[in-house]
Amino acid sequence: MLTEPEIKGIWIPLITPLNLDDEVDHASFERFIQRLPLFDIQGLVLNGTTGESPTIAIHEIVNILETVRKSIGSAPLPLMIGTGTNDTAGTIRRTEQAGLLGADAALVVVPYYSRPSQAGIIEHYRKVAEVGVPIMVYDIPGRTGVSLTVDTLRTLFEIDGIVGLKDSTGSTEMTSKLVSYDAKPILCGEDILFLDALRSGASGGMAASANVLAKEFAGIYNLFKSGEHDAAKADFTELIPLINLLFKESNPAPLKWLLAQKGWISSDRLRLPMLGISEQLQQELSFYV
Ligand SMILES: O=C(O)C1=N[C@H](C(=O)O)C[C@H](O)C1
Repeated sequence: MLTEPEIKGIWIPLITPLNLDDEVDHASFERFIQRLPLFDIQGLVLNGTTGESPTIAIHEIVNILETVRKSIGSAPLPLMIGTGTNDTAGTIRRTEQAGLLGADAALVVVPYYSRPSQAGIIEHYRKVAEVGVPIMVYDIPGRTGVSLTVDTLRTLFEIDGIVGLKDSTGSTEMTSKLVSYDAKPILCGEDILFLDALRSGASGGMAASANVLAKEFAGIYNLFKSGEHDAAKADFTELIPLINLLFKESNPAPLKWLLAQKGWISSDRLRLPMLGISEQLQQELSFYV
């Protein structure tokens, strides 16, 4: 079970490789994970946004977890599974299943689309936390359509079983405000803000770009932690053009295209309604293949 001190460093929200029949490509997945610098990172996330959680069925997660476990071998990596939906009962069921499968934590996105009140969101998390699996709150208003207030997050942090926050709010303002209180650990969930978030008090990052830049993100994190801030800035500045391209169209389409071109996965296939990237972006990204 994940503890708060483990919420730091670099967490990789894994892509889910698919084959041309739109099935999870376990062989490609295994090869991909084996090339990640597993000893430089802190943890892995399955079925996050980058793992295409909206189109991954609950029964597929069982096999995905098996593949990830097999691929990491003896690397001592905590595994977090995305279980959040916009339905409290459904989120509880998925979180229970993640717990039964032995997940160390669940990544639970703010309930999207129905635009619940702050009180409704708090009750949602209170019920999900009762399952007993450590819960990471995932706040990403650009995707969910609802913003959490500082007071809501402070209330959530008081709930037993809520262990931290993934801040994808699009600025470092929320992180800065929360760390001025007695906040739980916060991971930056907005890749381009990674270094600014560390400066604001985040304890690490959950970065889709780390699927292709794991060593670089881990290096920047280590430099920052050891006080070498200018070197961290210089290294991060070099990554900015690629990070911007990886988010120029909806994640994880650009990332999958790049990984497929590099030969790290067999195909850039995504499940509908997601489509592959435009020719224009392919041209821009081809520089990084
Ligand atoms: O899957 C994730 O976790 C992430 N998803 C965000 C998104 O796609 O909006 C980006 C972040 O890098 C991590």
